[in-house]
Amino acid sequence: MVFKVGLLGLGTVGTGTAKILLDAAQRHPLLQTLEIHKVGVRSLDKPRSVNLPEMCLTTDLEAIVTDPDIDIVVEVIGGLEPARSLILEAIEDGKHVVTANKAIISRYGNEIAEAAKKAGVYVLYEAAVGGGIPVIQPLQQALGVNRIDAVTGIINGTTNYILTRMQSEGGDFAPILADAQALGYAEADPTADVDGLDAADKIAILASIAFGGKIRREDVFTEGIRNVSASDVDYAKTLGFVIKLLAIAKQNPNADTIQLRVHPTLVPLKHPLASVNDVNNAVLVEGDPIGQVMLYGPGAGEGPTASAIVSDVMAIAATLHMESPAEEKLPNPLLSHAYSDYKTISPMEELESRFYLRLMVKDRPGVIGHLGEIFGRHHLSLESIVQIGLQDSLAELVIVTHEVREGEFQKAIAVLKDSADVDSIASVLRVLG
Ligand SMILES: NC(=O)C1=CN([C@@H]2O[C@H](COP(=O)(O)OP(=O)(O)OC[C@H]3O[C@@H](n4cnc5c(N)ncnc54)[C@H](OP(=O)(O)O)[C@@H]3O)[C@@H](O)[C@H]2O)C=CC1
Ligand SMILES: N[C@@H](CC=O)C(=O)O
Ligand code: NA
Repeated sequence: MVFKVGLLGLGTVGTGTAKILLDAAQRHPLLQTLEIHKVGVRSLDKPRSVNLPEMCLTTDLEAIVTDPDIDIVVEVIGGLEPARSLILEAIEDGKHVVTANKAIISRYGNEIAEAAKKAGVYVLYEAAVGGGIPVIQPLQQALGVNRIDAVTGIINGTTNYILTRMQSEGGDFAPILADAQALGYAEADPTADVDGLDAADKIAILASIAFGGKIRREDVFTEGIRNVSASDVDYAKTLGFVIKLLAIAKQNPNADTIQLRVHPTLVPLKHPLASVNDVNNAVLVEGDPIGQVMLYGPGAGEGPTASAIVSDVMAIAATLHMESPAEEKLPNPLLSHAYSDYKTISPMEELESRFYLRLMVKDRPGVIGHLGEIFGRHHLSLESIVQIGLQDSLAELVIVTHEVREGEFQKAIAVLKDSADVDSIASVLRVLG
């Protein structure tokens, strides 16, 4: 069974989406059931970094959303029109839709949901919030059993990238914004990022799911980062804070109202959101009974956003797969799995890692030299060696090695244990990285 995808847009996100769909090997088997049928663009002459059959490309987007061969339409052209009309036409034509368009979902999400319900199709938008981080689906499903108290997020990659670089380099935001645009993070009009409008779109979407009600987009209090200067970043640092553009949706205690706001905020350095840097996003969900859960990862860019798009396409393919005519009722392929082959696991002794080693050695001349010889014989080079203290007639040594094969390291340890210079090996731990 093959399900056909009509892709509207082949910019940053569209290109990433096409790359995944054209290279299905070693991904979820459902991806092998998906085929790009048509791709809609504005210009046929633009050089593209993905190889598509020439016949695929068209400037006639209407023809894609009404093409009877297409099962799923992916909208990644951005902006309000013609994107909204194309989505509604695709729905009316009985097609499932996947979109990354938070500007549309936050403003017209209810209209679109009603049309989708009427037509019996799905409209999914995981890529619209948090880029590649699964946020929408966890909030709707895995976290849906909780009563949500608050959703606090860093949900604009461009501004987080700008603020992080202002913090580390001490510069102003204009030239850094140009880099964010070149990296494909910013909106077509980056005002949406800098002035907090994009984050406001996203928190409106999250609040609607978390608190189970419609949100009027204009109700989100919105302040961007335009007035955050290099001095503010410096003073905040001196006071033990980092400045982040936070989007907050919060249940007011003992009231049937919520807070909904986006603004630059001084975040204490020890807060989990303080270490979310560069283009990364994070959404901290607080609920009952789960407590705090933080979803973290890349919030923008070609690959991450495409990952979210294709995950939605795959979820739709799973439902199409179950509906497809078959003698037996098919289980949902996303909820069931069975593998025929075992994976081969590398033997531990072949792995390479760094090691931390604490040992008690005799406090006498020449000991370090003897240990060095043993390490050298086993191709084990040391990153650091520190003598921590002296207990009775024993010296405590702490050693961190460079990368070494586990097998060689274990042989060196066996020799060390038998060495007359070594009293005991107090601990051996592996070092990450
Ligand atoms: N970039 C990112 O990291 C993220 C983006 N998003 C959202 O994804 C969407 C797409 O963003 P992005 O890929 O960055 O945008 P780009 O500007 O890179 O790409 C837009 C694509 O749509 C095509 N297009 C635009 N308008 C039309 C039109 N009227 N008719 C035909 N084709 C059109 C363009 O054609 P052509 O190539 O011929 O110019 C281009 O291929 C937006 O809604 C954005 O908010 C969401 C999460 C992250
Ligand atoms: N411009 C947006 C793109 C992803 O949603 C951002 O910077 O986060
Ligand atoms: Na996401």
